[in-house]
Amino acid sequence: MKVLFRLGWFFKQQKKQYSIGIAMLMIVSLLQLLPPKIIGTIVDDITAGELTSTGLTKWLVILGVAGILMYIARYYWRVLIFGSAVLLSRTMREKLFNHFTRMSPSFYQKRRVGDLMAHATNDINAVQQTAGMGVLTLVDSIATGGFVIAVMAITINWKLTLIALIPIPLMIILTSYYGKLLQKRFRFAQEAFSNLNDKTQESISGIKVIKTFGQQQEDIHDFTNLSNDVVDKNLRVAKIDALFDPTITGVFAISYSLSFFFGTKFIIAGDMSIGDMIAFSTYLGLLVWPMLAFGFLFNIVERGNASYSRIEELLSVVPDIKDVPGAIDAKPEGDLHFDIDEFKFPGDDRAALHSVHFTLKRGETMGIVGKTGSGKTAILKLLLREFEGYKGSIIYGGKPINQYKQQRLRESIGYVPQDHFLFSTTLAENIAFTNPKIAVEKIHEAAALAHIHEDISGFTEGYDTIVGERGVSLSGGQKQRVSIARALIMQPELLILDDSLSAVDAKTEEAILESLKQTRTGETTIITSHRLSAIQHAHKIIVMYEGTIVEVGTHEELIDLAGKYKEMYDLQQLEMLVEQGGEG
Ligand SMILES: Nc1ncnc2c1ncn2[C@@H]1O[C@H](COP(=O)(O)OP(=O)(O)OP(=O)(O)O)[C@@H](O)[C@H]1O
Repeated sequence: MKVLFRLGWFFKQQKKQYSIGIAMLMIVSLLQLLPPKIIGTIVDDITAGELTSTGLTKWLVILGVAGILMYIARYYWRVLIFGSAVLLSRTMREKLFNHFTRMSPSFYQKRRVGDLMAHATNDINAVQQTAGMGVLTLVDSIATGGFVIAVMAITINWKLTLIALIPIPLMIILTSYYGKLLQKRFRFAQEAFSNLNDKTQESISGIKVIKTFGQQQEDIHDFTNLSNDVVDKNLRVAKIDALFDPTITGVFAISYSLSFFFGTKFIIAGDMSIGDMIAFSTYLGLLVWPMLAFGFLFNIVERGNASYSRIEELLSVVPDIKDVPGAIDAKPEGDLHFDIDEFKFPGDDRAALHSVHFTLKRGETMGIVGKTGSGKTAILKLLLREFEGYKGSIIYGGKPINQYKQQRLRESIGYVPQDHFLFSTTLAENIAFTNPKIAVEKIHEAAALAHIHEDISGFTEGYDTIVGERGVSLSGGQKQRVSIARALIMQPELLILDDSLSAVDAKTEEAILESLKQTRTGETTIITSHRLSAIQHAHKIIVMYEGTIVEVGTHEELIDLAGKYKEMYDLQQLEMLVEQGGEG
């Protein structure tokens, strides 16, 4: 029941709705008591030969009015209580989603997306159930159950009431036990279904790889196994589900038998009338739901409590990257001083960066090269403030980057990541992502700069073409260029291209770089690349090797140095020659 107190803040917020809803529930509980009593009285009047037509009409009118009132009250309690519970799930979902958006990459590195999704769906559902069904079962089991038992005991026969109730605890114990088993098995069934979902999604996304490697049969086999698992686990759920009905019917059959047996004795002894006996058995029927609700109640609140704890635990994670109090509310501009003595990724013992020191003057272009895993992206992640906890400092525009509001810092950086991501919406919306209200001409301008305008104009739907799962699939190079356009539209103070030209051909790469050179005079650019042609014209090139800078200079200086850069250059020249068939 703890969860009902923990949700106190919400019940307070919805005080009016819950108070009226519960009052309506009570009204239904009380009105339900009328029909059995009236039927019993009518039977007794008939037996005694005292039933008049006025008497009968009076009872029928009362029954009719009670029926209408119950109809109205039932409608309103549902709207008020279940409606409020839906509001709770909306509030919790929004809280969780806002929280997710504030979390830094290290948070997502530690958790599986599927798990986070489960919190946002299953756990929130369980809490919603507590605020809806939980409240209903609580009120119904206590109020309706209590009223019915009281009326049976007080107005009919307390001894018979006690006798009829003897088997009921058995039903509560059994249904509550089944409920627990059901929940456990249901969780396994859901997990199996979720595995099947993951498998289907992965197989569809990876269908090309599966076919290329001729693994269809194996894939079908895996799928069939998972599908069978779903069936097995659901069958186990169904087997428990099937126990509820016979148990309830069985227990109440014992209850009815006992009450008929002893009721008849009481009637013969003159302690009860036949009308009383009929009213009594109808009341007994009314007890089925409250007793069942009592069993359900514990399962619902237990599940709600566990889910609420899981959600609270997630919400209590403090974002590891926060704005400092009084953070600078302006976009950083100016020179960049990168002085990192050491940086380790969270949970990693090895230093991803050590002794990385460079200065990038405003308006300059810097290239970062180095073999894979040498720390190029790590430098960019620190610049973007995706990770902290390094030894050293990063000064941008005269202030450490952590002194700026994160929002302002991000607004001044246009980042094109290695693993570009496009949303399943139109190309225009993808490009105008940071400013959806921007003029169409600006979108076209950015696309032209990224040399994707012509490709887009060639699509039947042009800029309205939907990308991704619901639309056309773009080539790797096209996706990269759309991502570049998305960054360029911000006219960022600092543009970062993280190996963002790897999928375009050499000619397009040169054209894009030339446009950038012409339009971004006075603005800073950082380009990381495996292909040296992408950074050859940079004002400064740093060469990374195992997390540190091993060479710095312009292209010409580095060639003269005859070190790692020259080695890479010669190798790439050779590769080009081979590609061109040895001509040249
Ligand atoms: N989020 C992370 N958590 C832990 N280790 C990481 C993380 N990201 C990168 N690393 C590790 O840090 C090192 C530097 O990686 P980084 O991504 O900077 O290399 P890179 O030079 O950009 O490589 P590539 O050219 O392949 O993109 C690698 O050893 C990598 O395994």
